[in-house]
Amino acid sequence: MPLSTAHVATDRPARYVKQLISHMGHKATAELTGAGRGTVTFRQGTCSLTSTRDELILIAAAPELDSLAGVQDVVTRHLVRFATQEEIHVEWTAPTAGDALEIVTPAVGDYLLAHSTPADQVLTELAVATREATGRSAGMQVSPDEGALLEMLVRLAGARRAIEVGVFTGYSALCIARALPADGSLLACDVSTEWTDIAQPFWERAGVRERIDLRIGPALDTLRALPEEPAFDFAFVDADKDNYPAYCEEIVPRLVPGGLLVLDNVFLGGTVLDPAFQEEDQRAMRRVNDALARDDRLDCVMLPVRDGVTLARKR
Ligand SMILES: C[S@@+](CC[C@H](N)C(=O)[O-])C[C@H]1O[C@@H](n2cnc3c(N)ncnc32)[C@H](O)[C@@H]1O
Repeated sequence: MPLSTAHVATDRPARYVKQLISHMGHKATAELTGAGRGTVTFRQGTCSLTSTRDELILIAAAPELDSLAGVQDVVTRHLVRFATQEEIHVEWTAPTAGDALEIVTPAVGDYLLAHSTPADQVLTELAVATREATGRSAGMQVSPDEGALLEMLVRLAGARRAIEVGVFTGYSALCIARALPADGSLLACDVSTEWTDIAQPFWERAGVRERIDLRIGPALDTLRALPEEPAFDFAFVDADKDNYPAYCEEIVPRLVPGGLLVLDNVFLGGTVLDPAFQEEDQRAMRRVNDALARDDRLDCVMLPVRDGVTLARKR
């Protein structure tokens, strides 16, 4: 489904969101989805509206290029009409396919890999063993640059107790565990022994086996069985996407103030931006992305790293 965005510089972004939602509610389905955010669903497509400090961000989507142009036109005309006190310019990007979002071009991806600390021997061999043992599923593994980012975040946070939801063959767990102090611990949750068995010899070789407490079973059960008190400094969520909202609900109260929650795949290949995708995974990811951004227990930043990474720090 084609998508197009417009970043409109303005002093009144939140006010325009309210005006557009209230006015368009007469002819379309229009709702406020949070502070300074809303969505309008027309017959020919949708437009999501987000206000930042000095911008109104519009994302239009429609099944065809013609209908996309119709959505852009109606939103632009109304916005310009509401802007009686300032001159605003609405410039839409060329349409792109929402389900094939390429955030980083391959050349840039190669360049940034070449200029980040490379994966060491153990991680490299773990990646090879994962490809050999799991075939196409190996794509679930975090990339070397994301692994290096996790390791750096754990060190920067000075984390001692960490949780991981979604271990697979243990690459990200290894990155997290080795950034913990010698007496630190990583509670690692997964449902599969077939995949986590591959991890064990590599954790052993990296000298972090003792720090990792692997729990096999649905991660929600494992999390809910933990005392509901702030005890963890770091959490990484990279498992079944439909459970992301529930994972965050369980993890946030268990983070200490200053603790960091990291979520992987928050773009779901670009499909979260495209209202044509309405599977449970996409709906859950949109819910969690919206909820974290307006959760007043957290400071939140979404990064265009690989498939999208959100960092949420507990206040
Ligand atoms: C994307 S992979 C994790 C990749 C891993 N972080 C890495 O870097 O290699 C997702 C993992 O989540 C696990 N998983 C799926 N549903 C789960 C659930 N309900 N509870 C716990 N783990 C689950 C899968 O078995 C799989 O190993």
